[in-house]
Amino acid sequence: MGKRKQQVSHDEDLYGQAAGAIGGLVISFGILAAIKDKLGLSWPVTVLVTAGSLVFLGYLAWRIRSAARRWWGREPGGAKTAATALQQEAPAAAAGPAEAALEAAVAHPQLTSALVTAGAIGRDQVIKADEVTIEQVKTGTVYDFLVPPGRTYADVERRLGQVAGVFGVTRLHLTLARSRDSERRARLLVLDEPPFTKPFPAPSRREIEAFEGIPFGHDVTGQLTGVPTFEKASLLVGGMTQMGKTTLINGIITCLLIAYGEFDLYLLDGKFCGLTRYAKIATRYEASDQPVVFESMVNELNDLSERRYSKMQEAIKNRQPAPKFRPVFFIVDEAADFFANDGSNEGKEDTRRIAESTRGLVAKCLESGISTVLLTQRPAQNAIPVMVRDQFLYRMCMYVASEGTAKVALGDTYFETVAPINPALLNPDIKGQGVLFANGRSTLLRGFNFKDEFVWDVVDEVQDRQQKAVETAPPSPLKQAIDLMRDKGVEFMPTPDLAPALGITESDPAEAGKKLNKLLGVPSYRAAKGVRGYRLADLTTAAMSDS
Ligand SMILES: Nc1ncnc2c1ncn2[C@@H]1O[C@H](COP(=O)(O)OP(=O)(O)OP(=O)(O)O)[C@@H](O)[C@H]1O
Repeated sequence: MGKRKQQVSHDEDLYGQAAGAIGGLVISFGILAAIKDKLGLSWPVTVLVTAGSLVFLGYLAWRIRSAARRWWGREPGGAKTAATALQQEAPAAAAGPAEAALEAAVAHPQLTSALVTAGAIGRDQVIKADEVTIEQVKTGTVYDFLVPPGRTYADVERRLGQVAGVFGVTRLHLTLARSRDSERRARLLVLDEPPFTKPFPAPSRREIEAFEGIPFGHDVTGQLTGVPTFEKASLLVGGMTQMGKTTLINGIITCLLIAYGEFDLYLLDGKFCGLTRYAKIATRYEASDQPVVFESMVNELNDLSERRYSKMQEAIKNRQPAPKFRPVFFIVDEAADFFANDGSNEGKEDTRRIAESTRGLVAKCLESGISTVLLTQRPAQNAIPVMVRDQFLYRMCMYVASEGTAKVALGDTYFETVAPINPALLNPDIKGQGVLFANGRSTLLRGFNFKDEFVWDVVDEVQDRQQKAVETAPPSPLKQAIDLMRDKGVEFMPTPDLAPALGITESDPAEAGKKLNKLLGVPSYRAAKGVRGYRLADLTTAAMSDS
C-alpha cells in the first residue's frame, strides 16, 4: 500500500519536471530567437554570445559577493564569528604549527622521544630541555631530569626495560635513582659498557666504617651498596656454582666485623673451607655437610632464641625496658644439602622437621637478634623448602641459567616488582655479580674480593678485643671456668671435671650438673657420645655479653 503511494507521487514528480523542462526549453529558445532576430546573427554565434555573457555575469556576481563578505567580516560581530569558527575548527589547528614549533624548541628531543617510545610518558608530553642536565661520569652518562607534571619518577622506573631498549642497551646498563626534592625528578645512568667490565678496588676500612649500614659490594658506578641494617633481617643468597657466593659472604662477614662491632658468629661451612678464616672468632664453627650438624646448630639457636624471648616477656611483665641482646649471625655456606633426603619415609620426616625448625629460626629469631644467612648453589624448587625461603627479608641472586631459578632465590613474584633485574642476563664470566632485592628494590652489585691479609688483620683485631673483654671482666665463676680451660688448653670440659674445680662437692652427677649450670648461667653442651659439659667459646661469649 505504502509502496503504491510512493510510486504514484514519483510518477507525478516526473510529469512536473518534464513539463518544467519543456517550458524552460521553449522560453530559452524564444529568448535566443529574439536575440538572433535583434542582432541579426547566425544561430551558432547567438548561442555562443549568450553563453559567454551568462558566464561573465556569474563571475561578476561572485566578485561582488566576496567583497561584501570581507567588508562585513571587519565588523565586531563578524570578528567574533570568525574567532569562534577558528576555535571550533579543530583543536589541532588551535595548537597549530606555531605552538608545536615552540614546544619542540623547549623539549629535550632525545629524552622526550626515548621516554615517549618507552611508554614512560604520554605522546602529548615532553621532557623540557631546561629541566635536563646531562653529566658524563666515569662509567657512563647521567641524565637528571623532571618528568612532566602528573607523572612521577616511578613511571620511568616501571618502564626501565623499555627505556633500555630505546637507548639501545640492556636493562643491566641502566640504573635509576630518585631524588629527595621532587617525585618528578629522576636520575638515569646509562653505562658505556656492560656493568663491572672494569673491576673496582676493594674498599678501605674507613670507607666501610663510613657506609651507613652493611656494604655488600660495589654498585655499577663503583659506590658501596648494601643494606641499611641487619637487625631483624635474614639473607638468602642463590647462584650457580663458581659465581662468587663464598667470596661474597666472606666480604660481608669482614664488613660486619668492621661495621657492627660486637656480635656472635655461628658458622656452618658446608664446603669445609669456605668460612675457615673466621673459625677462631666464631662462637661455634662447624665444617660439615651432615644434616644432623645443621639441625643441632639450628636447635641451639632456637634454644637461645627461647631464652631471649623469656627475658623479653619478663621485662614486659616487670615494666622494665626491653633487654638489649648481642647480635648473632648464623651463616651457612651451601645449605641445600641439609634439606635433601634419600626418599625414605624416615628421611622425608627428618627433612620436614629440619625445615620446620629452620623456618622457626628465621621467622622468630629476628625479634631476638639472631640473623640467618643461607647460601645455596642449587636454587632449585625443592633445594630450600618454600616455607623457609619465604621468611627471608633480603634476597640475593648471582648468575643463574634461567628466570625460573632466579625466582626461587628472589621470590615467585620477583619479576612483578618495580624494575626487576634478571640474574640470568648477568655475564657469568664476571664473577661476584648479583642482584640484591631488599626493601622492594633491586640493585645490581659485585661483592668485594678482599685480600687475605686484610681479612686476617680484621679477624686478629676482633680476637684481641674478645680476649681483652674476658681478661678485664670482674672475677666470677664464669671467668674462673674460662681461665681454667685456657690454662689446660681445652675447648671443651665435661661437667664432672669442671664442677669440682668450681667448688661443687655434690656427689650426684645430675645435681652437680644443675648447680654448675646455675653458677655459670650458660647452657651446657652435649658433645660426642652424649658427654655433657661446657665449651670455651660459649663461656667466652657469655662473659662478653649478657645473653
Ligand atoms: N667479586 C669478585 N671479584 C673477583 N673474583 C671473584 C669475585 N667473586 C668471586 N670471584 C672468583 O670466582 C671464583 C669462584 O668464587 P667462589 O668460590 O666465591 O664461588 P662460589 O659461588 O662460592 O662457588 P661454589 O658454589 O662452586 O663453591 C673464585 O676464583 C673467586 O676468586
